[in-house]
Amino acid sequence: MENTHTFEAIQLEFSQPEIAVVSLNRPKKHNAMNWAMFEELTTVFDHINSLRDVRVVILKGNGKSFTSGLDIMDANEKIFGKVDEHSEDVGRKAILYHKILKILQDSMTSPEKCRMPVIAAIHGYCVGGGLDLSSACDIRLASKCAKFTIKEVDIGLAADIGSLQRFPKVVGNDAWCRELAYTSRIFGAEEALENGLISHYYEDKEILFDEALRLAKLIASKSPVALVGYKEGLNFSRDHTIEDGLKHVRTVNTALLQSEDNMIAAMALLSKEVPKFSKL
Ligand SMILES: CC/C=C\C=C\CC(=O)SCCNC(=O)CCNC(=O)[C@H](O)C(C)(C)COP(=O)(O)OP(=O)(O)OC[C@H]1O[C@@H](n2cnc3c(N)ncnc32)[C@H](O)[C@@H]1OP(=O)(O)O
Repeated sequence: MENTHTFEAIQLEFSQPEIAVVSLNRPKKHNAMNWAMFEELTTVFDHINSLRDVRVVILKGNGKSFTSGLDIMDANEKIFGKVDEHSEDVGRKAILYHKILKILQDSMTSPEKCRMPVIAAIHGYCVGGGLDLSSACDIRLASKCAKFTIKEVDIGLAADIGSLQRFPKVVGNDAWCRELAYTSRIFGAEEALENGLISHYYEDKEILFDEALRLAKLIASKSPVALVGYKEGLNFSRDHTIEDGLKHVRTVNTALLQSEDNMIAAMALLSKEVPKFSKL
């Protein structure tokens, strides 16, 4: 792929200017999330948000897995160890934990904050933080071999970087979520599909990545103004009443309905031609 940028734990490529591909890139560790990965996810998504060409993002893992979640060794040193050394005082330690958790939460929120749709392509393990991260994406696709688990209970903590907030809303099956959270039971692609976590699964990782790209190309052919409007509206409506959602879209669309994209899309539809939209 053209234009590859390799950071410490993340790779950013462009399959075409409209499609950014973000890869978690610590394959020897199943892409365990170290401090660098958390920071780079925020930076990379901020960067993507500033690019006028990009209309869709694919988020995937290099190697055998999407991600095995929090890098336990790295966290012992850079999170838990750092807080321990910070002060003897509980209050001061708590304030530092608060700051660190905000950084980690912001990192997991970055696909949701991205103005363009983000497709998570999940293969192999998707553990703990992997569910936080993928739940913040717009669409989740998986390979048949994908193995998911809300793992935090096994490292003695209650999930705190998004699983409890987004995952239940994504799947809308409270009892299933609670069972998974309390037990850390591993579940596969079929169960993920049955419960609405993913929209499709594919035979293997290669087909998964091909299909994610095919879907990304289809989305990238649409009006970027409409895509931004959709994502904004869907995210807002998820967290508000229907009445508030309708009010919000009325306000947003007083502006977006004046976009040239409306006419370009409508004319192309009528003339059966491919619409050409300008960058944002
Ligand atoms: C403040 C809190 C903030 C955030 C909280 C986030 C919550 C979480 O994400 S909780 C989940 C934490 N993750 C785990 O518990 C997963 C631990 N790993 C495993 O269970 C296994 O590695 C596996 C993912 C099931 C894969 O098993 P296998 O196929 O047998 O590979 P391994 O030989 O175990 O792994 C290869 C290599 O990678 C290292 N590794 C994998 N995952 C992690 C990880 N999460 N943290 C640290 N290291 C990891 C593993 O130790 C191996 O290392 P070697 O040096 O090659 O031995």
